[in-house]
Amino acid sequence: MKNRHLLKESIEALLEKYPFLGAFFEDNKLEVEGSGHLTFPEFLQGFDREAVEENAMDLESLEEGLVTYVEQMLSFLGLDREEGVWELTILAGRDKSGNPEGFDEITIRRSDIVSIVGPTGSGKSRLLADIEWTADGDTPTGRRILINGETPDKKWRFSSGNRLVAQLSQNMNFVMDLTVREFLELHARSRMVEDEEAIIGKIIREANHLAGERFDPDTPVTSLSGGQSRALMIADTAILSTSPIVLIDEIENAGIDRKKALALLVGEEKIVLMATHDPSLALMADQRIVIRNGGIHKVLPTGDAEREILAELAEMDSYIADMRTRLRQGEKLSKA
Ligand SMILES: Nc1ncnc2c1ncn2[C@@H]1O[C@H](COP(=O)(O)OP(=O)(O)OP(=O)(O)O)[C@@H](O)[C@H]1O
Repeated sequence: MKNRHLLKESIEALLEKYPFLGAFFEDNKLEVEGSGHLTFPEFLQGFDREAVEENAMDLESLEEGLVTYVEQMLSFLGLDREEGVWELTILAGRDKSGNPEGFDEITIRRSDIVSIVGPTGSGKSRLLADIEWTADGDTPTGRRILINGETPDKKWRFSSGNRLVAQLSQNMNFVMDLTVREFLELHARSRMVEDEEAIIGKIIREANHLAGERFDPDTPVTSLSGGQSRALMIADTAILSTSPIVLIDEIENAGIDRKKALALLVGEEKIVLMATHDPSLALMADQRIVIRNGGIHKVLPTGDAEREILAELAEMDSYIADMRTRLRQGEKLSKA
């Protein structure tokens, strides 16, 4: 199922994009009203076992059914032309000592989040660079990158407008003397989007949703705080960039809600890879690539036990964030 990513989107978002899904829910007697915020699998999990048995529901085939339904409808409506990039594959190369890497191939699909962990200097950024360059055995690691299962066209390496990869780096320094609105207008125009106003409004709304302190469209970009400019770049990349792959070299914790940032990118169906030293961020991914001595040592899925730890880490993070705010406001700290 190439459009498996549909199962990670909220029902609300699906209905907005594919209004014809209303008929699918009706035909299957699924009352989705009031459950728009859930993904389809989450919605199905809400049924108790009795109801499932009574109505002879096959939950797994319903999930597949939804994906197939969307695919067939899009094809029927002639809307399935170029779906672009739906998966990225990494083929093994060698580590710094020349030994083969500990895997054969890794495939990452749209709306998947993969984190990259490993000691300093182990080769995390090198892996991101291999992907950006669509390595073809021609980088120090000897890795190869496939797009949709094939060796990609070299045009991706040099095209400036329609890039395969968007990079989000730690330092977003704006040098232009523009307001947020003017900056986004420039970008929207270069992309020739149809409803510029609506898109710009959406980006600012989403960015404010991610940033701790709000800013408005008339704020000069040069006076945005670090957190605000990161939030703006993430929202801009998610909503306006056509790049299907987003590479992140660590999202700093200060001033931005990283969980929401990842949810925004995933909701826009990006393939997200991020190198990180932060345990919370590493565990927010669906799977993580462990790098050792320049090679991919193993690939681990984030299991249920780890998700429980993630919840604990989130509590600790919010404790730290709270202390940070209070320190910033000049308070003297005391234990609760
Ligand atoms: N498989 C490899 N073969 C040869 N050289 C490699 C390999 N992997 C990484 N390197 C080189 O090792 C150096 C360190 O790698 P890199 O900068 O990617 O580390 P990092 O994990 O991102 O470090 P940090 O956590 O400090 O950001 C780079 O010069 C990189 O090109």
